[in-house]
Amino acid sequence: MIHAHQLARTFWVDRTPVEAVRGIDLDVAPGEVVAFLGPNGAGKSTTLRMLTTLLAPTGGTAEVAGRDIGADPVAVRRRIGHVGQGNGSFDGLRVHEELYTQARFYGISRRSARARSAELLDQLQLGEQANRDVARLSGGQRRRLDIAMGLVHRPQLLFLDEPSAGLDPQSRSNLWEHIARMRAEDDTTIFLTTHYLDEADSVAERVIVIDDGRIIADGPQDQLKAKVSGDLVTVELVEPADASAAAGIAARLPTAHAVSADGDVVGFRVAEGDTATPAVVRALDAAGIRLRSTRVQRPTLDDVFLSLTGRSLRDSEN
Ligand SMILES: Nc1ncnc2c1ncn2[C@@H]1O[C@H](COP(=O)(O)OP(=O)(O)OP(=O)(O)O)[C@@H](O)[C@H]1O
Repeated sequence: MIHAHQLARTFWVDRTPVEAVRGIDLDVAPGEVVAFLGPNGAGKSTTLRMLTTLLAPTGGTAEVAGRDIGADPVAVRRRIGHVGQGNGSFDGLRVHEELYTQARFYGISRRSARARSAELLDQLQLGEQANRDVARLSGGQRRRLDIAMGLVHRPQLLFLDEPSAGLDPQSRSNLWEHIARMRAEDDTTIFLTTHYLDEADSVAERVIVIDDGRIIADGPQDQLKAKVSGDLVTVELVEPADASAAAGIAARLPTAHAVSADGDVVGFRVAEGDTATPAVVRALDAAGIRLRSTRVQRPTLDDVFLSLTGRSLRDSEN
């Protein structure tokens, strides 16, 4: 559905090149839900703008929904839906009029446009708001309308740029329920960006991480977590004085890394925390080191990012 080869974009600012995207390769299969993640300024929007034909690349090629973005941008646009960060709306229109106008804009007949609008209003639970002025919608309702606008022409591929930005947790979770349902029904391919890593983790089947214009990780999140980061095991000791000896024992476990000792707590990362923990408990016991508790935490996407770059994706957002 998306095939990009060495896609690149350089901006020139005061005669200085800004390499926003530095030759990325991307392959997204039909029906996949992919979260595209990275810190501020990593190149996410620039990539999205190129793939949706809003911005010309300065290098490389891409085929999106079966058409070349450079040679056939109009065909690409007809086949994709794009929900940007702040979608414009036609002032003074009611909700159903806005959807109908969008459908007509795509060349859909009057009758089909009416039917499609009604169907989407129903699917996105906006039926009660159909006659409301768009300006009077809540944030969550507005975002659902944006999604409906992106889906009006039944695109095979939907680009969602920060779909849940600015929404409260309840509206966010509603929004994702809607997206999941629509996806299950229509098998739409979804390529989304989000700053909420927990959201990316639960919604997507695969994550692609971009940093400084380059793709630094790409795969199903479980695979990335196991490969890149590993489980975090923390062991609480009875005697803080044993911490450095305990850390030394932990460091000898196969695959153990990122070993730390802080007061009476020793932490380390390991490929399989559940099997490593009994081994470390036995070894500590044999060394006469007494424990208070052990804990295994699965890695988060942020841990993956931290392992890859040495920075937290969360920190970079602040
Ligand atoms: N029109 C432009 N002119 C000059 N530089 C630009 C332009 N657009 C983007 N850039 C630069 O390109 C880099 C990538 O920006 P981009 O907006 O793609 O990042 P992003 O990952 O989407 O960030 P954010 O999460 O903040 O939206 C940044 O250094 C940005 O300053």
